[in-house]
Amino acid sequence: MSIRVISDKCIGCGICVKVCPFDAIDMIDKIAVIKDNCTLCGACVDACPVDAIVMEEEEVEQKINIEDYKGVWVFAEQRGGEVLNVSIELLGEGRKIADIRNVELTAVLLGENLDENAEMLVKYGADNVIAVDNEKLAVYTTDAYTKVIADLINEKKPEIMLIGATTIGRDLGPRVSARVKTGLTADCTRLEIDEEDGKLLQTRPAFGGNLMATIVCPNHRPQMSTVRPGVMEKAKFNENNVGNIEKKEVSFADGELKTEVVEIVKSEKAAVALDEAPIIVSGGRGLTDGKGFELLEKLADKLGGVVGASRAAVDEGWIEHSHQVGQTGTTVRPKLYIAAGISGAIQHLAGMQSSDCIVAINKNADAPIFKVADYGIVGDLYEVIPQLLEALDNVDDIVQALKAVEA
Ligand SMILES: Cc1cc2nc3c(=O)[nH]c(=O)nc-3n(C[C@H](O)[C@H](O)[C@H](O)COP(=O)(O)OP(=O)(O)OC[C@H]3O[C@@H](n4cnc5c(N)ncnc54)[C@H](O)[C@@H]3O)c2cc1C
Repeated sequence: MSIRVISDKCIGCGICVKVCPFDAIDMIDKIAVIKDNCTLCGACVDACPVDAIVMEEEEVEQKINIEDYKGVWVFAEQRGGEVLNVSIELLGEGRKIADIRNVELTAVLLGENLDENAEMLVKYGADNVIAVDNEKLAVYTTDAYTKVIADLINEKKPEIMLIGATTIGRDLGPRVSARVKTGLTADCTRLEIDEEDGKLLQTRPAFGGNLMATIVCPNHRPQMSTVRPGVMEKAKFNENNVGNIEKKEVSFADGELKTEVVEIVKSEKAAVALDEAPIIVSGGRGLTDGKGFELLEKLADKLGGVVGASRAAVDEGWIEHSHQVGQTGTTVRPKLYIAAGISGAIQHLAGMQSSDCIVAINKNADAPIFKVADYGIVGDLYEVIPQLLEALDNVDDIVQALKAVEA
């Protein structure tokens, strides 16, 4: 980008003022001064008799030395004092990346009373934990968390920073990346290290999930990604792991934080924890109306699971969005995923195909869901599910009978 500069050669002759077609130069104390409406047309440069007006390339950004940036950082997100599963998943992925890069893995933990969770992050494989304990960080606010993490990045210069693509992570990640002038790949589902140049290859669905885009951040650091919950494997807990816990003090100037959490009001309806559930029974448009979810709830209750849904069912208004599985819903990997009346569109599969065992119930034998299913039942879900419930009741009866015999 170019800017116009008046050098100290200016003799105050005023020719530039006269030739400027946009009235963009003033004479102040016999020196030419360029105004904001300058269009960089060049008329003044050509007319100046003493070459006092020049075009210069603006130094838009400070060049960084990429070699100064080392280590993999994971933002350890907490809710109500509990570290989220996604942060443990990122520690698992971060460990792999740190080992390939031969660098340390650091968890960044912000909040209040952090000792227990800091210890736990070490047991989950963090070499270092940076624990920033401050009452103003007890509950997430965008401005406080952005400032603290951006300041830490500027001070310690990590090479890679991973954040869970949760509601908070999706708010925090872009702000931090803008503050530290780097890029961010949002909503990644795969991370790898380029064998040739060591860059982070950040892969995410693009164009409505129809292709996977792999994105790199070649000239800026850290390389930042938000990562979908449920897609990476959790780090293993090891009681014998040791690491360094650094307690960091921060303070905020009066008026520096523009938001304050006055009260937290919990939703009356318990939110469904899809990403934590071991068993999910999901329904789609094939239910034909919202009442069908009552049947799915019975099955989910019987199995000790929760109810999920396709986007079509959510769009129909049959169930809340918090139940949606898929690209624009939650990514899940339960032990058992039952898909009833769901066709298996790519955007739905993106959110559930890593489940340990998939059972599909669909009356169309050619439905794409059967391609990913471990067990497929071709039939009307309103006939199949009652039979399943009956069979499970029979199993219960048998278990009870066996217990009675044993007693
Ligand atoms: C950018 C983008 C993001 C998206 N994100 C998501 C997402 O996060 N999650 C998601 O799910 N979708 C998402 N979608 C929508 C997705 O493309 C599909 O439209 C949607 O998943 C279809 O839902 P469905 O399978 O319930 O409905 P349908 O595709 O209409 O399938 C209904 C199925 O039910 C079967 N059926 C009908 N009656 C019965 C019966 N009585 N018994 C048994 N089977 C029966 C039919 O054979 C059919 O296979 C997204 C789309 C876009 C473009």
